[in-house]
Amino acid sequence: MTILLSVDNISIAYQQQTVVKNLSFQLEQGDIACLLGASGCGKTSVLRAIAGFEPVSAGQISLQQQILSQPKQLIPAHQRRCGMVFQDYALFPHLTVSQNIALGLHKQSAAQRQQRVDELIDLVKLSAFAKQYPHQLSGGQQQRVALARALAPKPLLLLLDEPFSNLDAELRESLSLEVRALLKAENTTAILVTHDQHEAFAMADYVGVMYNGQIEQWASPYELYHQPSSRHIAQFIGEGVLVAGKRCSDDGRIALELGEIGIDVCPCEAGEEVDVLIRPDDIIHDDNSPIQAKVIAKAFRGAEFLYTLELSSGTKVLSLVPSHHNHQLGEMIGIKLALDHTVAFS
Ligand SMILES: Nc1ncnc2c1ncn2[C@@H]1O[C@H](COP(=O)(O)OP(=O)(O)OP(=O)(O)O)[C@@H](O)[C@H]1O
Repeated sequence: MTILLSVDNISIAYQQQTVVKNLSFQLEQGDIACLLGASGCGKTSVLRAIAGFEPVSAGQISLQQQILSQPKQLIPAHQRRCGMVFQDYALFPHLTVSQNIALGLHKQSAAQRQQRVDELIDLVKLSAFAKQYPHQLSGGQQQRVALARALAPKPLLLLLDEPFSNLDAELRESLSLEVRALLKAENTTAILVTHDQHEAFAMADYVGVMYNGQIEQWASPYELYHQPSSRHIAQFIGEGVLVAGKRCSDDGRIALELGEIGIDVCPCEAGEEVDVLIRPDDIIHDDNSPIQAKVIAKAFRGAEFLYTLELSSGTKVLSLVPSHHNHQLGEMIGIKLALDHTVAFS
């Protein structure tokens, strides 16, 4: 596969203050990537630089081997063949759904335009709303129109800036899955910017976790969750706690209060201390286990309870337990480790 988008060592600065530093990543045709990070880490600045709204102070951005941005050179946004979907949908209130979608198709004949509009309206499942105005649609429907409008001219790259942040959590997750399916159906390459991990995990093939203007880890959602490359990512992605352990003699095992575990690559020598990442799905409830823990908090999640458990040393861990096991606060329950991957930090 050939690289479609190449972002090479870019820096972005506002009034001499560098907010993105030496950031790089590449996308192949059809990849969906997400820049994920806390507010202010620089993700929107990267997206705006790719769209052509912000210059770069170092490095370069190329699309299909054409340089779009480098210091003192900026191909204007409208010449980049990048579609953009914004947080606030940005639909024209006086135009119908069809007219909004047709906006970017002015260079085509009326018949071609109509065919593409019909195709997209169908794809986003809004055929029944073609003649409605944006104010007559729900937030989720409006965002689907915005997406259809951005996809209509077949952009080389689609940029989505927190597209679901005005929607409620449930709709956000279902719409992110829906949008992923739509992008895959059109084989569109896309970059999503969000601070919501559920959204990132539901939509993206690759996630770049940004911190302080840099990408700390670029990986699939599965790898990020199971093989975070730093303590910061381990704590930022998903739930879990770092539990203190000690490397046993030289057999590569680590002793924890919860029992001994194996590890492939250990960041420390025999006898040294390490912190091991324990996710809520790594601890299972087992009445016959000699390891007992006290329930100190519980959160009902429908199918499961997320229990906060205190071990005899006072260390707190989390455990996801099917919700028909309804334990009371203060109750002692048996638990055991069921670790698939061991992630440890020295
Ligand atoms: N136009 C601007 N002028 C000056 N500083 C800016 C400008 N735009 C962004 N910044 C600063 O750059 C840094 C990164 O901002 P950016 O919007 O890229 O972050 P973000 O990760 O997208 O945050 P959020 O999720 O809050 O939108 C922030 O410190 C911000 O204050």
